[in-house]
Amino acid sequence: MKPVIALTKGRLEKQFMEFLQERGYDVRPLLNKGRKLQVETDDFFAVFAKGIDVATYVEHGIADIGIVGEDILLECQPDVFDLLPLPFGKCRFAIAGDPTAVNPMRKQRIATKYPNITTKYFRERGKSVDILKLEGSVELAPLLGLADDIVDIVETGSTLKENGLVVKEEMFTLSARCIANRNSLKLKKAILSPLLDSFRIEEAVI
Ligand SMILES: Nc1ncnc2c1ncn2[C@@H]1O[C@H](COP(=O)(O)OP(=O)(O)OP(=O)(O)O)[C@@H](O)[C@H]1O
Ligand SMILES: O=P(O)(O)OC[C@H]1O[C@H](OP(=O)(O)OP(=O)(O)O)[C@H](O)[C@@H]1O
Repeated sequence: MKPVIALTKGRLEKQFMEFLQERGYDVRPLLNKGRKLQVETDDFFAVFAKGIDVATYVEHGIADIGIVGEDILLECQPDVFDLLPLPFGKCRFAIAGDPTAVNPMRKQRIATKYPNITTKYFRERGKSVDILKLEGSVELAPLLGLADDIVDIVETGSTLKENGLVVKEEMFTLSARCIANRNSLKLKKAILSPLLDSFRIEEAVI
């Protein structure tokens, strides 16, 4: 029996392939998958899904382990075992906005794809803000006057720069994480251990 790994499509996909290759896995079936969403390799079955769905497949035990951004775990709090950080998908959360904007006389409006992370962050600092949930292109919100500032992921800073926005406050850093189904960890230890051992990184990864 082979373990089932749920992989986040998109950004993390390529970086995870490189990570596997560095560890000696034959990733050709994954690289040649075309539009297929399920692929078998010599070592595991892989399924490809959006980050939040990766967490759902792992939570329900359809996948034994998952590769997902820490942002998904923090925002959605799935009932999974958060096993270990991975040395890719590194970025940070920040509050950003228009450097020339003056402080509003009303409550600050924050646009974000991450309302739970944002609520928690401001609540812990005793600050009351209005949060507007967007699904993407969050940088537009302060440019068009929908919000004063945004809470979003920043990696290179290019998106902010090209839209005339700046980081106003660094929040915290994040990376991709390896998650596991709680039962799989107990019941399928023998088949999961070799894979998980090979994912462990001796040196500090973040
Ligand atoms: N600019 C970035 N740099 C590095 N990692 C990022 C960046 N943006 C997102 N990530 C990480 O990669 C994961 C997948 O991001 P990706 O943009 O591929 O999917 P998404 O955020 O679900 O967007 P989409 O809806 O376009 O699929 C995120 O959950 C996050 O952990
Ligand atoms: O600092 P950078 O390297 O520019 O990366 C940051 C951008 O990447 C992500 O957006 P994504 O490309 O996932 O698009 P989205 O706005 O549709 O979420 C994030 O939401 C920022 O917009």
